[in-house]
Amino acid sequence: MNAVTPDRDVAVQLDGVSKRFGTSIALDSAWLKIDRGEFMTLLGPSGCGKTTLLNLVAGFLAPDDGEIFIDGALVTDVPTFARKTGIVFQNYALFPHMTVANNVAYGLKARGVAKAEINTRVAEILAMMKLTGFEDRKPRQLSGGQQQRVALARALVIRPKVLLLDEPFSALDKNLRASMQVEVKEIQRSLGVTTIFVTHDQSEALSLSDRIAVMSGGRICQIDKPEALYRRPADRFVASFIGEGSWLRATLERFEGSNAVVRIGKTALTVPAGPLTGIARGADVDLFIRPEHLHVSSVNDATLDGSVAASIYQGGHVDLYVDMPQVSPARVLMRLNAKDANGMWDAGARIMIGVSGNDAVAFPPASA
Ligand SMILES: Nc1ncnc2c1ncn2[C@@H]1O[C@H](COP(=O)(O)OP(=O)(O)OP(=O)(O)O)[C@@H](O)[C@H]1O
Repeated sequence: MNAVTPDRDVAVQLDGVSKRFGTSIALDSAWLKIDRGEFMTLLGPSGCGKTTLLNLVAGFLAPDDGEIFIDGALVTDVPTFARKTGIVFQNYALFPHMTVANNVAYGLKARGVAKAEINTRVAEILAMMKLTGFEDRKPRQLSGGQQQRVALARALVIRPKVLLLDEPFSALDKNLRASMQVEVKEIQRSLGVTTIFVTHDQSEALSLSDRIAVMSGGRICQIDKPEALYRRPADRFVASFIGEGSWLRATLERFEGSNAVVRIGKTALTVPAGPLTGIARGADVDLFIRPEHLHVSSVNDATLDGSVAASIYQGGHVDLYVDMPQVSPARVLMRLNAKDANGMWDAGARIMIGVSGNDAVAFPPASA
């Protein structure tokens, strides 16, 4: 479907964009709008189509269907260099024979910018990236983090309308990765540059993004703010892919406006009705509960009881895997503050569990 309806208020717009390789569909009718200055992450498992979507925005690939707009202008047939996108690849892709300064200046030279202006802009961006003094080095004379900064400087120096980041932290060790994440986020915010970030790492996505598009099998499953994705996943895939949780069988009691009331043991919970559309009252549903929404309860108000299968100390918290013979599937994960757990819940201990508030979500059973 080709809908030529640019929204002039958004930085990037995909209208029904699809991409096939032979008979396999890498991207299946993607609809996406990214606001100016927004940090949008494409998150999903390997092969779900993240890089394909990024390459379509960059112009490295042409869509089979649909249209792409940048800043309200149709760019579907515009070549890469004229789209004003800056891209940072997983392996940085720096020119090995060029100095840092020449790597960064490359995009400006290619666009015919005057020499004096090139010098000023390169110096400015290198200062921002804390690379002043490294101008004459070659990439091989830099650490991984410094190479990463050069790649970012090269992408930003052209003042792109959209910054495209394809797993830019994956080659860095854990500590450097964390500090680069903070730096990139700060720079992105201070420049206000619209950013599309590709990752399969959900914690990276949750911590950096304004919004996240979760992808699976070439489809965008849900686009939302990190907290909304975590609290209100729209389908079973998003629920399982983001964070952790347990699936428990419950019963649908009734609908109340946009909510549904479901019962598990003695506890009635109000959950979003959306995923349960078409399910009959009294039917089984699958309840998805985050580990922190289960708590130790007393016999009187317990929803579930079980025995601790494993207790795993994690520093600030303790993860308890609890077996429950009366529900199916029979094992849940609960997370207790380490000082609350206080060594009380060794394997084999009997434990009564309550479900907190209305933080669960319910879906039709997997077989429905
Ligand atoms: N040039 C190509 N030719 C044929 N198939 C391709 C090509 N590029 C991608 N694909 C296929 O399209 C699908 C989506 O690939 P894509 O690289 O977009 O996934 P991804 O989510 O970025 O994965 P990863 O996280 O592993 O990079 C995959 O099944 C992949 O094998």
